[in-house]
Amino acid sequence: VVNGEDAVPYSWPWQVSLQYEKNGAFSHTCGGSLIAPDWVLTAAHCISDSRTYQVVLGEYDQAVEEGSEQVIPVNPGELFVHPRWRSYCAACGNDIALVKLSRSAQLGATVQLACLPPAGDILPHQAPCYISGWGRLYTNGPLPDKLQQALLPTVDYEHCSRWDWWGFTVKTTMVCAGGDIQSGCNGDSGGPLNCPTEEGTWQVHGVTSFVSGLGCNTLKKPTVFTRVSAFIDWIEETIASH
Ligand SMILES: CC(C)[C@H](NC(=O)C(F)(F)F)C(=O)N[C@@H](C)C(=O)Nc1ccc(C(F)(F)F)cc1
Repeated sequence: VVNGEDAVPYSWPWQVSLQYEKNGAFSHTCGGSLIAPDWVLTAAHCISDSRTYQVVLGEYDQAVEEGSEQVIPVNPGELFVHPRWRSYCAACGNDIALVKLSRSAQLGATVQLACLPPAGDILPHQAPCYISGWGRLYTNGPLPDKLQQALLPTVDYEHCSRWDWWGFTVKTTMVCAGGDIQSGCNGDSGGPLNCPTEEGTWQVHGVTSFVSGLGCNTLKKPTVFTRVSAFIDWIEETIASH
C-alpha cells in the first residue's frame, strides 16, 4: 500500500497473509480474505499449482510473534482458480480464486469472517473504501512488517474507463479505487477492498488485482480490483461443492 498508514491491529480481522514455500521457508506472497472458517478468497494471479501454500490469520506485524497468529496449511488440490481466468492476463478479468484451508480457523477477537456484498451490487462513485495489505510501500519499495491501510475512494466504471484513465483495460467485472497518491502495490494482490455499509459494518467489494505498469500510484490509473459482487454465484457453488 502506497502512502497508507499502519492499520489498527486486527481491525481488518478477515485479512490473511497467503504464503508460499521457497527454499524451505514460507514467505508472504499475497493477501486474502477469510469468507468461511475454512475458505479464503484471493486473486487467481496469486496461485500457481506447483507451489505449497499456507495461510496466516490473526497477523499484524509479520516480524513479531504476537500470539494471535494461526498458521494453517493448504492441502494440494484445494486451490480453486476461476475457470475463465487466463494466466498473466489480469486485465482479462476473472482474477479470483478460492483456497480451502486444511482445518477451520478459530474465530475470535483477531480472526473474523468477511461479509460479501449481494450479487450484482455496484458501489456509487467515490464510495469511501479502504485497501489493506502487506504490499510494497512504494513502487519497487520494501514490504512493511505491519499491516497497512489507505482510504481509496471508488471510481465508477464511467470514469475509470475513460481513455486517459484505464480505457478498455478495465471491465465491468472490476472495481476501480484511488487514482491519486494512494494505491495498492505488489504484494497487496488478492487482499480486500473494504467498503462501509449503511449499517456501519464492512463488506469486501474487491480483490486486489492490478495497478499500472508505470508505477503503483500513477495518477488516473486507480488500483483495479476484481468485483466480488460479480462472482457471488461462483463463490457459493465452489464452496458448496468442495
Ligand atoms: C500481478 C500483477 C498484475 C500486479 N498486481 C499487483 O501488483 C497488485 F498488487 F496490484 F495486485 C501488477 O499490477 N503489476 C504491474 C507491474 C503490472 O504488470 N501492471 C499492468 C497492468 C495492466 C496492464 C495492461 F494494461 F496491459 F493490461 C499491464 C501491466
